[in-house]
Amino acid sequence: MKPAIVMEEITKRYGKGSTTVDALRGVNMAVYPGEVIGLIGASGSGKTTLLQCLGSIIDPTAGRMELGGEAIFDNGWLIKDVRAFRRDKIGFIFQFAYLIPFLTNLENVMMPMLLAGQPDKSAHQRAMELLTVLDIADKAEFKPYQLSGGQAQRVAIARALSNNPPVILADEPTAPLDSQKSLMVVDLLNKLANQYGTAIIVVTHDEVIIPTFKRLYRIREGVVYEEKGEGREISA
Ligand SMILES: Nc1ncnc2c1ncn2[C@@H]1O[C@H](COP(=O)(O)OP(=O)(O)OP(=O)(O)O)[C@@H](O)[C@H]1O
Repeated sequence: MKPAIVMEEITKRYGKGSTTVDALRGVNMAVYPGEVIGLIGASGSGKTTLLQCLGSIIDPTAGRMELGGEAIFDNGWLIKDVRAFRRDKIGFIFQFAYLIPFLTNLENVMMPMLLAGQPDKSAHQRAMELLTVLDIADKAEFKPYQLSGGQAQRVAIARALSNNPPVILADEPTAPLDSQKSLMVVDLLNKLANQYGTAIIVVTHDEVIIPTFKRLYRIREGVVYEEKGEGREISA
């Protein structure tokens, strides 16, 4: 099976001269379809920079990346329309749900599909399917402010999955949730990765969920180490 995410010798340098920061120093990683991996690291170690490079939000300085089986970066972007690529191929989940307050939960989930040009009827059908899988379909016609934090995060997860992206990038998705809800969110991510073959990277500090990852990467001063792998422990 081909990996859904490949990073080869990715570097990111911010600034010039005396203010230069080498935030990523030759990152290598591979994540396969259906895998949910954890990415941990101290403050300032480069986690956000890594997610932003992978999410085509910022430009890596050098290296090579593949996403969904497609080479997207090789010392420069290979894709023409980075925004459309990001919208169609990558789902983002953040610490807070960031749902659009004046839309219903259903409309929030439909929005990325409508932006991608999907007809209203099929977008509606897919949104309801996802809300059902996430056990939140009964809140479809409610507005985001009528949800608890955990429920809002489930709607945000449905929205991230709406265009069936090969990759989901989650930045501290359980930070505001209690232990039980955090574990539920990770369970759901695993279930969805399995069901849809999505590759999911979860950046986290959450001690409750860290032991649940089968594979765990640690980033330290811009270098990524596999800390926990397929039945083997690799010390960083
Ligand atoms: N726009 C920027 N310009 C200059 N330096 C930056 C910029 N963004 C991040 N950095 C630097 O790059 C390094 C990595 O930052 P990054 O935000 O990726 O870390 P992080 O692991 O996400 O940290 P945290 O857990 O605190 O969010 C840090 O030294 C940071 O100061």
